[in-house]
Amino acid sequence: MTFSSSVKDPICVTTKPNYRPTGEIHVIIGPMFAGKTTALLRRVKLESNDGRNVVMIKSSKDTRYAVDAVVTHDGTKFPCWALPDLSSFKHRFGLDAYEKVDVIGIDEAQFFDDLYDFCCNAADLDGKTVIVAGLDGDYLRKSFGSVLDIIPLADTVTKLTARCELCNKRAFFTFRKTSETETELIGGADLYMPVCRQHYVNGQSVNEAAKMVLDFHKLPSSLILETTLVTP
Ligand SMILES: Nc1ncnc2c1ncn2[C@@H]1O[C@H](COP(=O)(O)OP(=O)(O)O)[C@@H](O)[C@H]1O
Ligand SMILES: Cc1cn([C@H]2C[C@H](O)[C@@H](COP(=O)(O)O)O2)c(=O)[nH]c1=O
Repeated sequence: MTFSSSVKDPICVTTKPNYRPTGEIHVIIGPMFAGKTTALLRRVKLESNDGRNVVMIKSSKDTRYAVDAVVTHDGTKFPCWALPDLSSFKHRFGLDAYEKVDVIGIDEAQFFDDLYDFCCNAADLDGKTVIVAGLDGDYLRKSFGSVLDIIPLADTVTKLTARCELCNKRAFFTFRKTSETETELIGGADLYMPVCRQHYVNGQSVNEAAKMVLDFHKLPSSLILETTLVTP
């Protein structure tokens, strides 16, 4: 069978390819306080310094430090769009403005349910470079939102680590210091701390034992104390 480029062939005429260059997807994951937002801002600023047109998006669920800026835990800021979802971005931003954008940064990616479709379309069809930062796991070390779903789409994946707040070893996990059990709970060092594997396991088992005792005595689980974690 031969493939002909003859103009008589209606398929060849109607499916003339669009040669817009495809984009890229880079994913930055890790526990809280690992420097994900810092790394995202660094990469977006480098792109901007190279003359590329950049825009930053974060979830409107997390407005801890600012409504209209991505802010790291140590105070570095970058203006952004705070949105409830990604699918509304093109229209809110404006189609003409979107056309001119080269690089899209996304922070707090775990809160966007439509992350996969947005990244796929932006990179594959619209030729954008998408740089995504988010938590791969929640406080129970379960996959958080759609962050892990976009790994097969990614050009690069960077997993960062923090420092364990209890022993200063490398921290891979985020420990929730309170007894709330909902997956999404906005907060910073008031509610969470980065921990190594040993202190994560110690903390979870101390929490579970404390909960059983409190349940037995019909006391509120808010009495579980963070200090129990210090047990070696
Ligand atoms: N336990 C902590 N509490 C507050 N700030 C911290 C803590 N551990 C690290 N930091 C600071 O946070 C910075 C990383 O912030 P950020 O980039 O916002 O992290 P991430 O986005 O991964 O949560 C670190 O460079 C450090 O200065
Ligand atoms: C572990 C965990 C975190 N969250 C929230 C807490 C913060 O608002 C963000 C993470 O912010 P960071 O930039 O990575 O520091 O997510 C949550 O809702 N549920 C969790 O289990």
